[in-house]
Amino acid sequence: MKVLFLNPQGNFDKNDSHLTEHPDFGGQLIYVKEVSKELANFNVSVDIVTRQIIDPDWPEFSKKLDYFDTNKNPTIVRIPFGGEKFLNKEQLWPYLNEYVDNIISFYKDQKIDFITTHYADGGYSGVLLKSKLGLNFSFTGHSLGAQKMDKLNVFHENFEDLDKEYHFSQRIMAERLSMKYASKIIVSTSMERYEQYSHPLYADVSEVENDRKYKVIPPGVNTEIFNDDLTDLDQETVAQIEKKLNKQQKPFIILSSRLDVKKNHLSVVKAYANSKVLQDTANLGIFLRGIPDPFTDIHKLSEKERSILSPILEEIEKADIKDKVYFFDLKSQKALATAYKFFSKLKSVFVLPSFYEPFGLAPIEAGACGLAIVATKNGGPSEIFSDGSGVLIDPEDTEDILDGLIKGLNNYDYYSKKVKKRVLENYTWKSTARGYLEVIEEGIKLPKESIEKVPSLDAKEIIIDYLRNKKN
Ligand SMILES: O=c1ccn([C@@H]2O[C@H](COP(=O)(O)OP(=O)(O)O[C@H]3O[C@H](CO)[C@@H](O)[C@H](O)[C@H]3O)[C@@H](O)[C@H]2O)c(=O)[nH]1
Ligand SMILES: O=P(O)(O)OC[C@H]1O[C@](O)(CO)[C@@H](O)[C@@H]1O
Repeated sequence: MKVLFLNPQGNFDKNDSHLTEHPDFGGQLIYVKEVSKELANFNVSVDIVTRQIIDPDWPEFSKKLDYFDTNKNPTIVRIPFGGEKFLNKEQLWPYLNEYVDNIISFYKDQKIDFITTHYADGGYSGVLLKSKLGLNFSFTGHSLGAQKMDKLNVFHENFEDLDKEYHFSQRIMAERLSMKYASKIIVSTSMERYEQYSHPLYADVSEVENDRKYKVIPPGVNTEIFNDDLTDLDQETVAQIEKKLNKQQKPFIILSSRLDVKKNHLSVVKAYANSKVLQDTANLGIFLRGIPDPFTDIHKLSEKERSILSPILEEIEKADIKDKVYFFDLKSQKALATAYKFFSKLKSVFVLPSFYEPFGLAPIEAGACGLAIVATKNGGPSEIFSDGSGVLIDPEDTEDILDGLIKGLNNYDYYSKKVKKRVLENYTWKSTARGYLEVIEEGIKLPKESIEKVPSLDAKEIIIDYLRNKKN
């Protein structure tokens, strides 16, 4: 059985190169890699179909065929489209027709049984393939544009400007078409289905009440990497941390996300900077892959990443807490897990203060390593920690963030034990792959259906109408 995973953005290689160093390299890539690898263990032939990049700044992604390991299944298939240079995900929209045409020619002599699609750009590519070949596909959103747009405070007055940067009109139309034409919509939690897909910008196409349309498949944690085995540590990382800490034994508050507005790092830095109690109780640890010393490296960053990092650095300098805030550059998930375990020995807390988090792989990974978890109540964490195994906070309320962090630190043993049990019982990539296998086996049996004409990628009218009503 041949199954394609369409993931035009970001890219894949055996070293997870650039992971979290760029906004397009995050949890979705881990998710697609781990599910594909587990599906391959069920003897499914999986191709992750992404983009060929021939660019000296991105040397890892030029080979047309690549692999994670010697099993050579999954195969990473890199299709040329949109020229050779690296492009941010927001710049890919005009080239997805070329992506799909080149997929069709690449697979002309191969039988494709089913297609899974990821994020709006993958979903739209699935719609185009269905219109040309009649193939059924599943859609996994990973993150939907409407929630991101709402949290960025987009109004109809500033929509045109923000649309130039975020391309919401193309992204939201792509999401709408993906929901309409997918044979299955895969969500990570049931709240994602009922809360995210029932958004006014999707409600007329997402059929939220149709049980046949949706399947809840929780993501997993790679427990070979993320576990509480304190003998399985990356020694280079331990040395890096010990050198910086210089025998410090205080607990830590850990922030580790991509530098993205929605991750809302600043809210925690502000809460910490304004609380003597927190500063006396714990240090603050910020993990920024590829940025060893932010105060000196900031000028090397993109304008968008600089705009996120500089207010954080200003807050630290203004509060004169440079001696309490530590930055770590962790080059792999193995190094990340070692850091989590090191700080769990100091009875530390992991915090995810996102304005909106569709699911959140980072908190369940950190929980598997024994950290107590404090996470946004907006999105997936509200379901993941609905059993009380983590502390849920309002990411826009500094007092609530402060109380949540104190609660996590003061009850470390209780939360650390409870979250490990919660994660290991509910979140494994093997069970995620089993869920995908059920979707694939059901999808293969469905009749082929063609789509007459795929509408153009433009939801501007619908969005401006929504924004006007939202304001009234
Ligand atoms: O220093 C770091 C920090 C993070 N990570 C990894 O980066 C990933 C982050 O994933 P996640 O916490 O899920 O956040 P996003 O990158 O924003 O992922 C998007 O896609 C995910 C998969 O669908 C969803 O869980 C998220 O909600 C969605 O925003 C994790 O696997 C981490 O292990 C690193 O490797 N190094
Ligand atoms: O922040 P956005 O634009 O909603 O997208 C989430 C991004 O995070 C990722 O995990 C990066 O891999 C992808 O889902 C996506 O590029």
